[in-house]
Amino acid sequence: MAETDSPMLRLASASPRRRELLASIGLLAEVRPVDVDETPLAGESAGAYVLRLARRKAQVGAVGTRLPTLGSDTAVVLDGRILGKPVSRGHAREMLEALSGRVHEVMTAVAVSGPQGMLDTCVVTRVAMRPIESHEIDAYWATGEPADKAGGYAIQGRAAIFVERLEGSHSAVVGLPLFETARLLARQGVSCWSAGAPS
Ligand SMILES: Cc1cn([C@H]2C[C@H](O)[C@@H](COP(=O)(O)OP(=O)(O)OP(=O)(O)O)O2)c(=O)[nH]c1=O
Repeated sequence: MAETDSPMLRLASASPRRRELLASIGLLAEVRPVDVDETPLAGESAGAYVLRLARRKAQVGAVGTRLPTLGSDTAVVLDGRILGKPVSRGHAREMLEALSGRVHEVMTAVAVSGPQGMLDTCVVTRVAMRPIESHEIDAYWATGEPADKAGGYAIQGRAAIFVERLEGSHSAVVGLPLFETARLLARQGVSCWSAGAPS
């Protein structure tokens, strides 16, 4: 196998968006999803929650490899409340009705375990949505997009037409803040400019 085909990091995530975002900045990842308990702790803030999960995913995912390992977690937060992923059509409707015409926050934490230990960061993005019509919520559900997405929407898909303004990181809303991720990875010896594995 050519050196350029060697993974540069391990990605402890089942999210195809995260793998694609890393690939978009030249980072080839070995994908190893992990299963961690995503129940929030009593009284835990949304920021503390996503950071804890990102660290946990990186820690569990790093077992058995010398590659730096990245874990991440994204939460959609409205009035301090985490919305999670919709479990049904009705749940997705409730979420989009709540987000309609409002500003909410998307919190994405990234943690990278590697030679420098565990490094992490949390990026908060403010997203303003225009009012969403009831028939649009039905039509949107029918696209299949909301099902596996925090908050029941995908900004990289059809929900882009609901997003009036965004302050922060677009890539963080999709699943990985690329600016901050590249910085964390560089500190762990993974460069976006080197085609092969880190030395
Ligand atoms: C708000 C929003 C979320 N999402 C996605 C990003 C994440 O994949 C998902 C949030 O769930 P996460 O629990 O962060 O990630 P995941 O379950 O998909 O993958 P893993 O835990 O294995 O890393 O929602 C979008 O794709 N677009 C959006 O606009």
